Amino acid sequence: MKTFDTLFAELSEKAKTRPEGSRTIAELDSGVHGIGKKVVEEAAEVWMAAEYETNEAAAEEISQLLYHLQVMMLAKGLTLQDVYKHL
Ligand SMILES: N=c1c2ncn([C@@H]3O[C@H](COP(=O)(O)OP(=O)(O)OP(=O)(O)O)[C@@H](O)[C@H]3O)c2ncn1[C@@H]1O[C@H](COP(=O)(O)O)[C@@H](O)[C@H]1O
Repeated sequence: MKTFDTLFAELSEKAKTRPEGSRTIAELDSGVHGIGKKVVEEAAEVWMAAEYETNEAAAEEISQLLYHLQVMMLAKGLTLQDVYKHL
């Protein structure tokens, strides 16, 4: 099963190799402004799913929020260690 760290490694590799058809590359190319909008949108979807939907739906939205946070990290050149040191 994929983890936060293995997904980050996968996305870091994509950012370097820029494969054709990657949604991650399209999102990275939208810049911090575009990625920020996705982060806020997914955060709202997490809230709504947690309030009104099943735990499974909430878990799926949470996974999408984590994904978009990782794309933001890549856009800013942040590493996992940069974030983990604040935990
Ligand atoms: N984990 C994810 C992931 N989570 C969320 N998303 C993106 O986030 C979007 C959010 O889903 P929504 O249901 O909110 O979709 P939406 O609002 O209709 O999205 P838009 O079409 O408007 O962007 C999805 O459409 C995906 O584009 C993800 N995109 C990719 N991954 C993983 O990232 C890796 C690299 O993916 P590629 O870059 O596409 O190769 C792979 O392992 C993927 O599984």
